[in-house]
Amino acid sequence: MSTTITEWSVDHIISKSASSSSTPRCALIILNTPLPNFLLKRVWPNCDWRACADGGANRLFDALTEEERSAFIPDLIKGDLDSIRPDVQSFYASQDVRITKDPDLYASDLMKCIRALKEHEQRVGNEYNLVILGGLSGRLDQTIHTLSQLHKLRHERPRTFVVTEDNVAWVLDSGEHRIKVDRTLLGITCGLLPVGVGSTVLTTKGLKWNLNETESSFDGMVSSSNWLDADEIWIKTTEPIWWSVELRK
Ligand SMILES: Nc1ncnc2c1ncn2[C@@H]1O[C@H](COP(=O)(O)OP(=O)(O)OP(=O)(O)O)[C@@H](O)[C@H]1O
Ligand SMILES: Cc1ncc(C[n+]2csc(CCO)c2C)c(N)n1
Repeated sequence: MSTTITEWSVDHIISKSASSSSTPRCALIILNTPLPNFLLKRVWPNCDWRACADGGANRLFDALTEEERSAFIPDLIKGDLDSIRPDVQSFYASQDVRITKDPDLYASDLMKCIRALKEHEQRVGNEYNLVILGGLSGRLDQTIHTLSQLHKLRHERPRTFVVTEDNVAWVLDSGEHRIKVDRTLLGITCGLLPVGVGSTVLTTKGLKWNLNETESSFDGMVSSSNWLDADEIWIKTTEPIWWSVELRK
């Protein structure tokens, strides 16, 4: 019986050059966490649909100069709208951006934007890779919420990535994975993080500190500050884990 290996690359998300017609297209959700100009400019052109989760609109606005701003207009701003600044809201309203207030007190602004993406995909009959900009730093409750969202999306929307100033990270579901590494885009440091599971058994190739049927858990070993040691990394995990790689600036 042949095993299924899930293939991964992040070139289509953060590449510096124009993407070809064969690369998967992305949808973008900008969260209310630090957003450097360089990162926005790397990710934005790779996306066909872009949303700001409430105060994420402030981050988009502030990341750009006045001259740049009108070239980076999102498709949607959605959330409870308690964080977007009035000047930012009126600028994007003047650019005809759809601004949707959703006061649901049982869903985060991130969840509201993910729902909106699903509705958009149903309308256009397309499925995108999802790139979430931010959400891994700042408030611990929000950060853990981001980790939980991707963990729960692993079957329905497995190609969901979180990109921050320092990392690109995503969930590897139980099974085998091959990750193509472009060292011009990524730094050397990586982590295999047993978040949201009791424990997992890991085997790896291509890392400085490889694992061989090694148990990993919060209560035991966590492979942080590991190093990429090849252009292709192979990981086998018995449970879903978070995989993170340092982003080269
Ligand atoms: N400090 C933070 N750390 C990590 N993620 C954050 C942080 N602040 C906001 N986010 C993310 O950005 C989204 C939009 O945040 P915003 O500040 O506009 O709203 P919020 O009222 O704090 O969040 P929510 O309404 O979702 O609880 C949040 O849903 C969350 O995913
Ligand atoms: C058990 C439980 N804990 C927290 C909240 C609060 N909450 C979760 S998402 C959200 C919206 C924030 O914009 C709010 C207020 C809840 N409803 N249920």
